[in-house]
Amino acid sequence: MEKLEVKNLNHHFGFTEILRGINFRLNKGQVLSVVGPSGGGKTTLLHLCAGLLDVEEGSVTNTFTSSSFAFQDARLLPWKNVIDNIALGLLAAGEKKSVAIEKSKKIALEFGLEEGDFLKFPKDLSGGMRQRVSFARALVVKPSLLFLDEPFSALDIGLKKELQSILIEMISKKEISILFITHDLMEAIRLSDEILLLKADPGHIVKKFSYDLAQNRRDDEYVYAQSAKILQDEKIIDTFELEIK
Ligand SMILES: Nc1ncnc2c1ncn2[C@@H]1O[C@H](COP(=O)(O)OP(=O)(O)OP(=O)(O)O)[C@@H](O)[C@H]1O
Repeated sequence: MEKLEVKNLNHHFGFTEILRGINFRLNKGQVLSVVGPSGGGKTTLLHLCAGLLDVEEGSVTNTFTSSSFAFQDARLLPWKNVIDNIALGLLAAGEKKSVAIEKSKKIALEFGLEEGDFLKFPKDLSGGMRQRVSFARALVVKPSLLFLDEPFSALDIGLKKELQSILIEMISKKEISILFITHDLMEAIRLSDEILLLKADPGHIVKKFSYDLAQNRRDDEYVYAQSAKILQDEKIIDTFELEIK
């Protein structure tokens, strides 16, 4: 069975301890999010899991057959147009150019881009359009594991909902597993099977929250109710320093 398993993971930058004793497992078809305050080490953890940083102590075992990323800042290649940006991963995986272009056009339309946008360069796109391209590029390769770093934080409410709905459909069909980090508890509750709460100095997991209801059955009422509940949790109050002083 495909899995991502993190065991006794520690990380330092220079003499500063960033992460201590991180343990968790993400199984195929699961969505796991890491929430916590700024500077707590979420991005570092995601980068270690994704192989973008070298693991120094402990282990990260990733047996998923394929993975891809979408970041908060879309990170498109400025010298490539929309379709060429989306096609990058497919070409890197050895797909024929004509097939890669066809698949990229198809997914671009699914993600709400229009034919008139296909030849545009990133500098001529709005932030929201760049984010659509970034998502399309991450998903066109049909990854079995998707890493997301605050992917919705720069988006307006409508676009956020639209992209989340696309993900929820994929999650419900068990087409994808996701590890993502966010500041946004409501977003985490809407999408996750499990939320890991990461407290800072050094980053360590203080609590896990599980959500059993299928993602495509979580309406706004469910998300608001669960958010209200989690905001009463002592560990959440302490970790996010929510106490009114
Ligand atoms: N390459 C690096 N070299 C040195 N220190 C780093 C490096 N990357 C991150 N840090 C430090 O590690 C700590 C954790 O950063 P990280 O970006 O992982 O936190 P985060 O929880 O993702 O924060 P945010 O939510 O603000 O993005 C911070 O104090 C940061 O300054």
